Amino acid sequence: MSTASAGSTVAPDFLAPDVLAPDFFDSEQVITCHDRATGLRAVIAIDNTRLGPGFGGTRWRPYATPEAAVIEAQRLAAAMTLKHACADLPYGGAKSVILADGPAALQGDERRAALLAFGEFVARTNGAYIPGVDMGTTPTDMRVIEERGGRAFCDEVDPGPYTARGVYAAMRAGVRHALQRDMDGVRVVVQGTGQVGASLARFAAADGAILSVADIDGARAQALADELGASVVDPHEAPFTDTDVFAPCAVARVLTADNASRVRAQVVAGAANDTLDSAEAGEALRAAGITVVPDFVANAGGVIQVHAGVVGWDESTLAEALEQIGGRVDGILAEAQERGVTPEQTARDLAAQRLTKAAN
Ligand SMILES: NC(=O)c1ccc[n+]([C@@H]2O[C@H](COP(=O)([O-])OP(=O)(O)OC[C@H]3O[C@@H](n4cnc5c(N)ncnc54)[C@H](O)[C@@H]3O)[C@@H](O)[C@H]2O)c1
Repeated sequence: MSTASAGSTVAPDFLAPDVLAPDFFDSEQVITCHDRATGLRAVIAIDNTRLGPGFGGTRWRPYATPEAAVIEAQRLAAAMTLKHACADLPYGGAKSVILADGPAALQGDERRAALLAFGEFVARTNGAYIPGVDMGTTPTDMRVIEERGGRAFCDEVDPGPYTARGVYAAMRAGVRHALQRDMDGVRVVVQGTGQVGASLARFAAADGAILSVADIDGARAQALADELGASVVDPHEAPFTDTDVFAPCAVARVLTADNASRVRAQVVAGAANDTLDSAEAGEALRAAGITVVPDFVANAGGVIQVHAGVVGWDESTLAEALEQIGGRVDGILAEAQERGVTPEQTARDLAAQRLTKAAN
């Protein structure tokens, strides 16, 4: 998440609380936070701490209802558990959301006061929850949160570029698997031209891919298109464009059981968390012969970079770990094909094995 986009309008997404609500008790702990002095309302969801402290970004955006915010926090926290387990990282899964009152992000003293209040709630978890950046928050915000004594990650480096490198390794693996080719001449549609989407588009363009880009911020999409010689497509039609690869890099749950039949891409590989609204969506896409790279495997580059900082890896060790995402995707796609199940199911099974092993 770039600082520049912290103040941008956030689009409505596809959250439908009645359909998507997880069991409230799926998470280890869900904390609703209300600071009366600043009006801050936030949710911290700690999904699973079997592998380590719950780490996951803080998303700051408007929600249609408080319930939608709780559901989003729980779903994204569960995805973090899977992400860390698949990437073999010593963290649990967690996530937090701060409920914005309107589309314009708080700035200046008001923003700082809200973040300090949030930092107090983070500190109260006594290390069980470690925030990081996500849509609507920045490394500067993490440093403010830490002033209340809790720990935060991503307080110096924005993980976005590292996430993009990992997603690109995952995309190449998806294309190898489904199309048996490299990226030269492959048509790619990137939905969301923010921090990750723009870097991803640049990587693909540099390897000869033919790019189309989409963003609800039309000027941002156009600027990237001009830079890359790409075309611009409607942000809401992006998932259904006639293309080889669709890369969701914006909001969650853009692919659903209802709209899966409209997807024309042969490969789906992107950064957005929680891209599929349900297992049924994944099954429908598999039945249609579409290779969907699990988002929580593809977008682990950012958390890998965070871990590299914690344990002191040098740049080449980090670069190798980011490239390994591609190898992991190769293995997951091959196994899924052999078993006749979705790649997401295969990756979930891999995560479950690691979690079970950690418990023994
Ligand atoms: N930044 C990371 O390290 C990281 C790590 C893992 C996952 N992700 C996920 O990747 C996605 C992108 O992250 P980012 O850091 O690039 O965020 P960002 O805020 O920098 O960019 C998101 C972009 O998407 C656009 N957008 C919003 N709604 C849209 C819509 N409906 N259609 C098209 N465009 C839309 C925004 O205008 C913005 O340009 C998010 O879902 C995020 O959770 C990011």
